[in-house]
Amino acid sequence: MRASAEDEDPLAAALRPPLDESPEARAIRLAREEEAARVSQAIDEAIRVERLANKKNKVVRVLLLGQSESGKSTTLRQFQRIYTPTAFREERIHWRVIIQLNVIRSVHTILGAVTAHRRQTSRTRVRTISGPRWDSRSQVTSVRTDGKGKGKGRVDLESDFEDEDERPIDPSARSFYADSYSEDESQEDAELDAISQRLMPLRRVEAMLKERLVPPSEDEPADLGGGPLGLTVSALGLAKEVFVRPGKWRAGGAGTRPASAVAVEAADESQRALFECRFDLMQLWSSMRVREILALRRIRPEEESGFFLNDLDRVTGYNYVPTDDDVLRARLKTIGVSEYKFEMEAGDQGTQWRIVDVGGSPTWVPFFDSVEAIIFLAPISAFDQVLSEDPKVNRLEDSVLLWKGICQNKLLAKVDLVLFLNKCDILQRKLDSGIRLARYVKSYDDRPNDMETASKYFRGKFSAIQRTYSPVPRRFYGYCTSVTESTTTAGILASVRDIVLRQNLRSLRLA
Ligand SMILES: Nc1nc2c(ncn2[C@@H]2O[C@H](COP(=O)(O)OP(=O)(O)OP(=O)(O)O)[C@@H](O)[C@H]2O)c(=O)[nH]1
Ligand SMILES: [Mg+2]
Repeated sequence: MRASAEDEDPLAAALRPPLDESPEARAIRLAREEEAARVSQAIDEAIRVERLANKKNKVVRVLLLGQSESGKSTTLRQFQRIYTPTAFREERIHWRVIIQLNVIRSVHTILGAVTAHRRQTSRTRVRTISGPRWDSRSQVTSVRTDGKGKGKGRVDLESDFEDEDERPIDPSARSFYADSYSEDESQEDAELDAISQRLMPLRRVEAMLKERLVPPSEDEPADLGGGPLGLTVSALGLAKEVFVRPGKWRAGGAGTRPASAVAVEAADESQRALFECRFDLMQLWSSMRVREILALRRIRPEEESGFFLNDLDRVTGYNYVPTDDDVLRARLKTIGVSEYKFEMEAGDQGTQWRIVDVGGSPTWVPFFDSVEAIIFLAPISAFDQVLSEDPKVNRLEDSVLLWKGICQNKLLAKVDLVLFLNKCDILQRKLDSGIRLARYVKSYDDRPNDMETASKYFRGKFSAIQRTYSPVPRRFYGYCTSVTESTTTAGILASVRDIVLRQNLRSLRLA
């Protein structure tokens, strides 16, 4: 049946061969049609290849999880150092202000301990201490970078110190700290008073940095309600406050952006103040009296995050520019969600990587359905420490519980788990210094108190939890890491990259 004129496809009508077609004309037409079919096939193939490439262009998302201070942001910085080295290097200067605050924080720890110690001993000695007092309650540098308000990030400073007065004195340290107050000690105390007095300008520097880094109107909590993933990541809004969070410094694809002029100015002013105080800072940290008091009170500033007192000569230098290592060692608490996007330069071209650092935030649930892998960081060196947010909870215990929760989460059942047993360098130092693991981890029993046995033990424990609690068997990879160390971490991150790419490929095949 013939279609009516209205129904007929005008193109079909135009393409229909003429009724009086000659054999030559027919041959030419067929040759043309053959060529057209060949071209069409080639186009189809090109589209297929492009589609595949687009699939390959898929975003690969890796989630960093772990308790506060486990090393998530440091791992993120390592990714940046490796995959966007030029930007990382250019941004180092912006870390100076954070390192300055880290130094001042260590000074707080020390002078706070000295003050508290005197207060405690003076109760029995009835002796008045003159000189300025540094409050033992200081603040940890933490930066809010959720980009709320007028598009600015913000610094959130919170108390992070326990009351030094409440610290029990270590009886074993008494042997080298005389019970009676000697002439020498009185002289040393007078010197400490003088140093403390001369360091008072740092208080002003600290106040100034805080004032300039935390606009008064921007201290409300992050709004985690909006955004395509249900989160306000606000990369663009954060770009103005680039000095506080590296992941956002290149936000908006504009490459490296300078820190806000105010922050740079503040950093310069505080660097001058640190430079002027450098001699006193060095004296404070090298004072035997200070070391004795710290030992007596079981305070080890060198094991705290963001410790730079062994590098005072360098970091208080007038023209100090942080090194890669300094940036990795600096402590900057994360609040809110930070996402670092990059494309790998070599090997896997085209894949968009997103490393998501969720800080202490429990808002990572929206990432569940689109995560290729989770890197979980458990700082195993923290076996003898408690959480700063809850001093009743042992840090290691907290990590184990968090790990168990991740393993048994049904939404995460198919996600590959990569475990970083982190801060192995600190664990090594602790074990070498004679701290016995079995004293804190009863099940460790009488195993040798060495690194090899300890790391094997922890690996076994975490691996067993994974096997027991995972809803379905899954791939699990465990590494002993010290993410502040660049060389070893580069190798480990290369392995993680391969794991993630393999997983990505598998999911593409299944798609
Ligand atoms: N020595 C040593 N220090 C580490 C290691 N990993 C991290 N750190 C330091 O520990 C501190 C805390 O690390 P972050 O990366 O800020 O921890 P986080 O998990 O991001 O913490 P939040 O932002 O509070 O969630 C930083 O000063 C790091 O330099 C490690 O393996 N060894
Ligand atoms: Mg962090």
